[in-house]
Amino acid sequence: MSSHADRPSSAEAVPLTGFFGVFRYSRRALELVWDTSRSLTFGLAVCTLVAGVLPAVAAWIGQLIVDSVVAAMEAHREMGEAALWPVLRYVALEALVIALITLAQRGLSAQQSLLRALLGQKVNVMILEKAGTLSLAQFEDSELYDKLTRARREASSRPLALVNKTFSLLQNAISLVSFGVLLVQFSPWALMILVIGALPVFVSEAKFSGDAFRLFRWRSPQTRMQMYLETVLAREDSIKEVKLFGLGTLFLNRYRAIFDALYGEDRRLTIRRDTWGFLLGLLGTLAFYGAYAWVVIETVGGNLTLGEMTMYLLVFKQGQAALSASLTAISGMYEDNLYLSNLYEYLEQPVESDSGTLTQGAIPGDGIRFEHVGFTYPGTDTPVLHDINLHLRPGQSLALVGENGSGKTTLIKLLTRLYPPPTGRILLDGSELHEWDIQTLRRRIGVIFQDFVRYQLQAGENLGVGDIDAFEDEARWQAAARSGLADDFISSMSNGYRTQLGRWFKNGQELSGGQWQKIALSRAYMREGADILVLDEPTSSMDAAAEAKIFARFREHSHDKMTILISHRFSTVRAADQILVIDQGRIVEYGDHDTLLAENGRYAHLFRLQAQGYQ
Ligand SMILES: Nc1ncnc2c1ncn2[C@@H]1O[C@H](COP(=O)(O)OP(=O)(O)OP(=O)(O)O)[C@@H](O)[C@H]1O
Repeated sequence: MSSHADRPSSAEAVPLTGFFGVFRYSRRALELVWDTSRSLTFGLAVCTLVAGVLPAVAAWIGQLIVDSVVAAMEAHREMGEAALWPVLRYVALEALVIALITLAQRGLSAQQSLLRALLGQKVNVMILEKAGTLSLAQFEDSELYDKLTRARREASSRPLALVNKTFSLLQNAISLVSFGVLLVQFSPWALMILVIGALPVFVSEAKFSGDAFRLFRWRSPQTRMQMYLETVLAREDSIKEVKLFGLGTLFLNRYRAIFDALYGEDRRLTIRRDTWGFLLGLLGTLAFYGAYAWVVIETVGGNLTLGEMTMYLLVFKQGQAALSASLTAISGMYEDNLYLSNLYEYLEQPVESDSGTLTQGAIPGDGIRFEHVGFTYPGTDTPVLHDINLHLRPGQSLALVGENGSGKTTLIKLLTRLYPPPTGRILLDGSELHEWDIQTLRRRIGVIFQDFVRYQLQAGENLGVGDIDAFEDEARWQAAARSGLADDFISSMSNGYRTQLGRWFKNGQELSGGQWQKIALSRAYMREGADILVLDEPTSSMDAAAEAKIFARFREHSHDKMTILISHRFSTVRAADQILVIDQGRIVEYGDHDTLLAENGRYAHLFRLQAQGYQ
């Protein structure tokens, strides 16, 4: 649970103060909608205007109807007959106006639903395109990741909801102004009373909306934890452990506790908000009915016609309705604002530009060099690599050995430029990594990480992702699968390379851990152009026979390449040209197998320990 220290000071975190804060993102939402479809936005605006102005026009025609009826009745009394057309034309006109209002409302809802689909797609694409430009460090930043997930979840509904509410507010404001125009003819004072009466409830609604906005933002970590618990409790990949360890009740209780805490705050805010809303709203209603009584008195006194009274009656009733619709719009807007603030913070996240242009190094054939490389993960204080120096030439193999958490994978992440340049220098063919054109660099590296991805795609496509130029190339799939020892089991599946893998989709075939690893290994072999092969524990789930075969293949395949291998199995490590023993981010031993054994240090100790285990 978050402490008070996490609570952002309202001024700096959310400059959403005062009445206009509610409109903070309306302009941006409108721009977004405008960019999505100009014609639909324009149509929306026209319909809003029409639906806003016409009710006042209808009220005014109502007055004309009543007055002309009264006049016609008098004429009828005096002359025994009266022309009907002067009255009926107003009735026809009002029917027309009402038809137009209905048309405008239909137009609004039709255009809104079209825009919703277009906008959802547009925002989702924007979010995903941005995701492609983020660095790994940014993905690992929990706040940013949270923004990304929240942005995606409500991409299709929020921006349009905000625009709709802004428009609805506008429409009601137009109605209110046009009612005001009618009312001011009765008395400017009456209008003033109404405005003053309605103001407090608007201000309080805006204030509480702002409070709710801040509350929602501040407690985002708890909401995130709640979502995480939902995922753990209801996803196939975690349900095994949840069941076997009996975690269901524990997690569900935590889930409930978070809800209870959040609900308490919600409840306090809702009660305060609605109590004030009611009391101040009462003030507005009193003002309305005060003015209404005044109109009645004036009519009885003969200062207003019956038609005028009817019109004012309608104006008061509809004015009241427009007012409460505006309040509803305002109070719903804070959530939409919350969403959009999140979306824009995510979209405006600065990204590092990949400015490198080299497609060839200064010393071609020099290989990989690490010079005094140190590294600390962003957002942490403890360095995980210190003063790493190494040189790997084409045709050589390097094995990294070390305890869990010693920094082996981190070293690979630096080599593949997943993190920005650390202290020291990493060079490929004599040029620093950041000088290289990123595409060229990535094409030269074939890597499988421990946590490789199990794509819920066809078996062949799972290999094809290793080289997008050959994504659909069946012959290449097969060649890669043969090198990675995946060919046999893929061919034996019902649809061969076209078999859907994983359990997410219909007829998906789940694989064993070792089979998945063979798929990942074959994926690395897809990258034919790569001359740097990096395998991070590629065989940890494989049986001993498969492992031996894999490495025999690997040696055949890699004679002119640079290969880097991370493994806890010394049987595979011992064949490497160079072995690097890392301990707590430092290189403690460096040499080939025989040299290191002769040194009788940590490597020799670990090697013997494992050898004993196998006896
Ligand atoms: N994304 C990250 N952010 C912060 N710290 C990290 C991150 N990834 C790893 N670390 C820390 O960096 C250290 C080195 O991790 P690394 O994954 O490089 O170890 P490793 O040697 O590959 O371990 P293993 O043998 O278990 O795979 C560990 O202490 C780990 O806690």
